[in-house]
Amino acid sequence: MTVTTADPSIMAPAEWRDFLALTKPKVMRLVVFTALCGMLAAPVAIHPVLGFTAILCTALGAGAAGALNQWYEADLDARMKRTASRPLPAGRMERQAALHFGVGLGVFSVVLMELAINWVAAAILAASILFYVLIYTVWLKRRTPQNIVIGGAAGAFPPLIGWAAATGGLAPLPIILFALVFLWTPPHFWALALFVHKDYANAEVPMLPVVAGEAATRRQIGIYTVPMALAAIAPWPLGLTGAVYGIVATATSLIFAGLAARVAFRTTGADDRMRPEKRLFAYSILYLFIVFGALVVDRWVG
Ligand code: HEM
Ligand SMILES: CC(C)=CCC/C(C)=C/CC/C(C)=C/COP(=O)(O)OP(=O)(O)O
Repeated sequence: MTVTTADPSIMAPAEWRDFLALTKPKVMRLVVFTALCGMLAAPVAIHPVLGFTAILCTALGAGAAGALNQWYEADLDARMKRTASRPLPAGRMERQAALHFGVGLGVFSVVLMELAINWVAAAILAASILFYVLIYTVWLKRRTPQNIVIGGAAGAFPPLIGWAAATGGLAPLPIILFALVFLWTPPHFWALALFVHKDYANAEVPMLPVVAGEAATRRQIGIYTVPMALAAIAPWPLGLTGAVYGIVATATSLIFAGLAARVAFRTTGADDRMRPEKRLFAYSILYLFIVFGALVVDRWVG
């Protein structure tokens, strides 16, 4: 792997901001939120101090995964406009520092989860870190356009982590939440990939729009949205949640389906500003916040 960063011998020490950037804090907010909601939706109330510790471990583990991802793909990040100013490609940090930070944080988060919470939550946390780093980043990302479909499972584990932290086990509801995030990831990512595909093409990453083209990507967004919406709504008819969740999940999923249909059934010209794609991407994030938030509200009012 060729990495273009500044000469480490003339590099100023990385600041805390650079270490924070390694953890991908913006993306990880939603990851941590889904873990928190998985925990609060569980039928067993966890002691607040333990609950806080479990969420902290999840955040640290997710941050570690982000750092190891950036350690491994510094060369790729250097070739994309969106990622070129990250600490490693911009030459503000030595690669070894990122590796030590990522491994240290990852081990610490899993060990603390095992000691303070339980082994089930610790094992799922370890699996999500390893899945994101080894299966997605190292193995699949540069090899197949199905990278995010399979690799996306890593981001679907956090609701299971939250639930397992509270209960010590798993149940049908967190497994449906896993399916929801798993099926949500392709429309979330491919909406963005449609309007940044040049970046991925330049970096030679085989994302779907680069390999299969725009039309196929639009079709796949439409296809994944249907089971995603069904997974979001399913807990209500299955009697796993109440009507508050059911109504919110149905309404927000219908909006998602409407925005996805607009993207799926559209063709674009060279000077297209990709507004529907940008709208779907932005809404995908809001959607998951609302659906998971509704789960907790439903539990409280129910
Ligand atoms: C393999 C799966 C995924 C891929 C490839 C992916 C990719 C991306 C990319 C490229 C961005 C653009 C923002 C950036 O510059 O970092 C982004 C944004 C975002 N993603 Fe994902 N994502 C995935 C899964 C997830 C998951 C599972 C979650 C949370 C449950 C998530 C939450 C977010 C959020 C909250 C943002 C907006 C960040 C901001 O405010 O700038 N993503 N995603
Ligand atoms: C608890 C735990 C370990 C959670 C992990 C959560 C997880 C896997 C989130 C995936 C979200 C993410 C940062 C995708 C970016 O893909 P990318 O790396 O291809 O994006 P980039 O081009 O911005 O680097």
